[in-house]
Amino acid sequence: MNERYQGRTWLTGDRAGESTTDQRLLDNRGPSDWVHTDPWRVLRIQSEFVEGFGALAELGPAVAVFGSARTQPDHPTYAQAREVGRLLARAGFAVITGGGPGIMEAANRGAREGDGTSVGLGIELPFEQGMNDHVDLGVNFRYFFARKTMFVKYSQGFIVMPGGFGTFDELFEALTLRQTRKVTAFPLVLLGTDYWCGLVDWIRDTVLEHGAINPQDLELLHVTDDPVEAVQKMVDANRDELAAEAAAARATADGAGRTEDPDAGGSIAP
Ligand SMILES: C/C(=C\CNc1ncnc2c1ncn2[C@@H]1O[C@H](COP(=O)(O)O)[C@@H](O)[C@H]1O)CO
Repeated sequence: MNERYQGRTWLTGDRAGESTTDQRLLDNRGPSDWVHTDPWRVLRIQSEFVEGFGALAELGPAVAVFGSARTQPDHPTYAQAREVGRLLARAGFAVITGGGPGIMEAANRGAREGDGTSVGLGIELPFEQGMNDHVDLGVNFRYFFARKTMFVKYSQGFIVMPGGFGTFDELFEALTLRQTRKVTAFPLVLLGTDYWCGLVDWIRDTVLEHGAINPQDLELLHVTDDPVEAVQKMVDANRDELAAEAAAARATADGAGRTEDPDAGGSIAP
């Protein structure tokens, strides 16, 4: 009976008779379908994590802004997201979005206007439109789960604006991570009381009533209409990180003989 190891996998019978990985590698006229199999896919997934970690490692304090890809530039929510991006940047945060249109574009635009770092974590979609024009640091992902890890790992809080299923997915992922204490001290702000009150009421009146969450879980969400209040929540939860980042920026500027912007690093003055 045929039997052999393939890496750490033990094969017997017909499976052991199949060509080995290095045979396939060295035989340039051999079958090529193996490159589309799951074991190979793992390397591609791994490369997304490696690239994401590499690109974002030195980002500094950051806040992710989520919301609808469909919001048009003439909609009041677009202007509000732009203001959020600008205030976050002025407070010393990098702004991370999905890099797409709508609210993402508005927040990236505001971040750039506030002289902050504007980050886009794009996703390959069948109807993809590419990265918006206001992204300074963009990383594109094939896999939602790799991209989601980057949002959570490199953000110190989320501001969630009106949106659809994609936005709900991002909100509930963060909410679950907070509830299960996989992330701590991670403020979650819902901006837009009219838009979000139906959901928050349902969570309180139905989900809590049903016993599916604890009363203290409700405290994980903060709802407001005020961009300044939303950004202040992020500042309050991240004072030490912002101060350290501002000190590092001052040291770099001093070294280069420049004077650092006194507004940067923890202030949210308009
Ligand atoms: C639908 C359209 C473009 C899609 N392009 C996207 N690019 C990047 N990120 C996206 C895109 N669409 C959704 N997302 C992510 O989900 C959230 C928005 O989803 P929603 O269903 O629109 O609320 C957003 O925060 C992104 O992270 C062009 O019309």
